Amino acid sequence: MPVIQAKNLGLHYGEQKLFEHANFEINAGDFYAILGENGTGKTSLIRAILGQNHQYSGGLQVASEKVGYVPQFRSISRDYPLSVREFAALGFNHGWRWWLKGSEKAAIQQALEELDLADLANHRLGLSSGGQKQRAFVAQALAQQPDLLILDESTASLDFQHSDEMLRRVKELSLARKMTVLWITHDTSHLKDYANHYLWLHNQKVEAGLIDALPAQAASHAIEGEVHHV
Ligand SMILES: Nc1ncnc2c1ncn2[C@@H]1O[C@H](COP(=O)(O)OP(=O)(O)OP(=O)(O)O)[C@@H](O)[C@H]1O
Repeated sequence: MPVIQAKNLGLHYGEQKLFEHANFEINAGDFYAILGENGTGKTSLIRAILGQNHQYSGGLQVASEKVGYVPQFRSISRDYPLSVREFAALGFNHGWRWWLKGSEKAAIQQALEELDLADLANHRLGLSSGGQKQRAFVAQALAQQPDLLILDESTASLDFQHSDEMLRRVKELSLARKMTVLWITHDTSHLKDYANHYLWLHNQKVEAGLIDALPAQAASHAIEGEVHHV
């Protein structure tokens, strides 16, 4: 059974149609790059997959036990009081239990190490760099050991080395644990090193395919999108 299945999916806000007649199946362990110019509906599609956006038509089925979602970068002010480790632990919010189990502490430590944040674990997140903050968001999601990880432009402010390390680690986890990955990105320069499939939003359509068959136009569109972000 696919993790995500879209059948004749359409997304619209009132009169504004983002796309229609989208059909795709995403299977466990697939690593998808989600491409498209600004405003084509990538985040809106992700929000529909997360159950946060019901303004769609057609069928959308999601069979995931635990989703790790790293939203588009949100600012964290200098006076934000939590340490990097405390921030990475925020997903373990059980309401009635405020302490962490040994297995949860171990998962947090592992995620911090995977994102090269172990040395910064006790630093205040508010005083960390933009790239370190961004990696802390991914560590928080990975600490939950999700079966579906969604990265919304999570590599946008990282230097190549940290972006590459993060994506390679995510890919390893994807292969080892059959974790499915949806990675929204405008940087198409190294797509094939990580992703094996793509979804390309353009002309009010969603095109799906193998990354090796990515149309050149999809890569150039994505790069144009990046220009708007700078
Ligand atoms: N809740 C909403 N209500 C109405 N319109 C919305 C809503 N959310 C997004 N939109 C509009 O839908 C369009 C698609 O937005 P969305 O954020 O999904 O695009 P995107 O492909 O993720 O863009 P970007 O690459 O800039 O992040 C935009 O025109 C946006 O203004």
